[in-house]
Amino acid sequence: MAGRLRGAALAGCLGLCGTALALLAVVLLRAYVLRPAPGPRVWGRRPELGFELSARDRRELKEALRGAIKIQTVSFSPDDQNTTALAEFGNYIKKVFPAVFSAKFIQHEIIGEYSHLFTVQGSDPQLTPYMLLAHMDVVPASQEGWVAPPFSAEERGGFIYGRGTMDNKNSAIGILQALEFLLRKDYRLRRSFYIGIGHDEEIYGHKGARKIADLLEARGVKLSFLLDEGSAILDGFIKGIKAPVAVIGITEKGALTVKLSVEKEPGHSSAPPKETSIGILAGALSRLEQNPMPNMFGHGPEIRTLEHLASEFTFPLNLIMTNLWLFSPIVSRILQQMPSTNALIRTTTAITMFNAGIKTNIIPPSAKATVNFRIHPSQKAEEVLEIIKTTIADDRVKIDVQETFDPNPISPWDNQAFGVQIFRRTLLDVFPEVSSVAPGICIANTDSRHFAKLTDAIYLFNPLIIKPDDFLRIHGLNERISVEGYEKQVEFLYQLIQNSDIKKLPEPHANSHEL
Ligand SMILES: CC/C=C\C/C=C\C/C=C\C/C=C\C/C=C\C/C=C\CCC(=O)O
Ligand SMILES: N[C@@H](Cc1ccccc1)C(=O)O
Ligand SMILES: [Zn+2]
Ligand SMILES: [Zn+2]
Repeated sequence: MAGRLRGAALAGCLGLCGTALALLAVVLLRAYVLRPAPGPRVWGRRPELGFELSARDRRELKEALRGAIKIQTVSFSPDDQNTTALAEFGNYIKKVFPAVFSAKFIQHEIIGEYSHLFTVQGSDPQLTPYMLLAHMDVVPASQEGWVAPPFSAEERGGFIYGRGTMDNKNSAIGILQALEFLLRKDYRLRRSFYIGIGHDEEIYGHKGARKIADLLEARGVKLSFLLDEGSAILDGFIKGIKAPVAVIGITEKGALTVKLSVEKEPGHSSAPPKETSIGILAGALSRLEQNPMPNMFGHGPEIRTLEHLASEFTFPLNLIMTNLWLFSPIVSRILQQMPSTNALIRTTTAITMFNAGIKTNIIPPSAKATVNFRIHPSQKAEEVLEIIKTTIADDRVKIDVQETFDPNPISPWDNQAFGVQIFRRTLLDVFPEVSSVAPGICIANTDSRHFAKLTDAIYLFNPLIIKPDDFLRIHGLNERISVEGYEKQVEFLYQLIQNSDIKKLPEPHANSHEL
């Protein structure tokens, strides 16, 4: 009996070991024999004009950004903006970029009172134009907690501090600066392009970007690609990757902002009801926080990001990333741990506003809160709203949708994707230390979604090296950009404009360089 048992145990063990060995063999085979094909190749041509800055250029470039940071273009709420500052910004760019404003082949239009549209006419009308997008408005900043006041643009230790240094005056001013430099060197543009600078991106962009998009659509414009803010060259976000990697957003999350409110009869606090409006609302909010939206890892482009970066990981993480079919449960658990990576794999829930109460001895007549959800690419707003209702499960809580839209479609990412190849080429020129270029998700929202009818090739990327610490500064305290980082951003844009002037992408076999 015992012998038979032992025999069965042995057989079972052998079976298990066999399965484990087989799995291991598959993992190794996939990792080392069936490695994912290397990324597409890029061509070898260099831009015509190099980016050499004189001491004077350097000073000018820095001061142009600093001056823009000092203009307090704050968007407080959908109907509250600092319009004086928005107008001042318009005058300011006219003053600092004289070549852009005087070139005969550049048309400048003011849209929605404060936004800017530049149409830069290239010499070859056969080439499909592209678009560079940015915004000039910023979110409010507290006066406390900054090492230098948020609109001082003070320079400290090689950094310029201020609201908008990363989000997004660096792009708005950087694009114009790159063009200004090119014009001064008499660079003759071949491919036409548009520059859009929105004035209300932080409050959904209905008056700025939306109107620019409508106008271009009415003119029958189609774009070969559009580049906006939204992702960056990431350094230290992912454990196990040493080198900085360029993650280019190929979609952005959807958004759903809801206002929750509870109304109750006011009265004397000496004889309170069992629950007040505040207690009821707090309970609902707590349920939302305690029950995060489902983990959708594997259902959106986040998996492609990891697969692209697989070879960047150190052993044994490289094995894990090339075999997500097996290891995705572990990886998704790891990604959940950090807020910025958690945001890649699920619809996020952020309670952002809470208002209630009148006086210490009055039962509060109403309590209100705002909850901001960012929707994972695999979900729809409607689906998220249903989950919210079942999680709150309390009819006394009124739910009003303030603003909502579904995630953007996924932009192309292949050898024929013109924009992607231009970004690769330009990254290779300007950031040789960047070892990989991968598609990813923009976890926040941008003005670019308004342009979906003009192109299916929308990319979200800031040519800026960002560390996790920098990410916290965006909408937070001590937002800053290094002077060197900003110079590199302008250099990237300067080369991007030149690289885009290529007629069409070279055939894959004719390439000389690989990234
Ligand atoms: C597997 C990939 C790993 C990690 C990626 C994780 C998180 C991404 C983190 C940071 C993204 C980097 C830069 C963000 C830059 C700007 C903010 C983007 C949009 C802002 C929209 C706005 O508020 O105006
Ligand atoms: N771009 C801003 C403002 C915004 C919020 C939500 C939707 C659209 C725009 C953000 O992502 O926070
Ligand atoms: Zn922004
Ligand atoms: Zn922002």
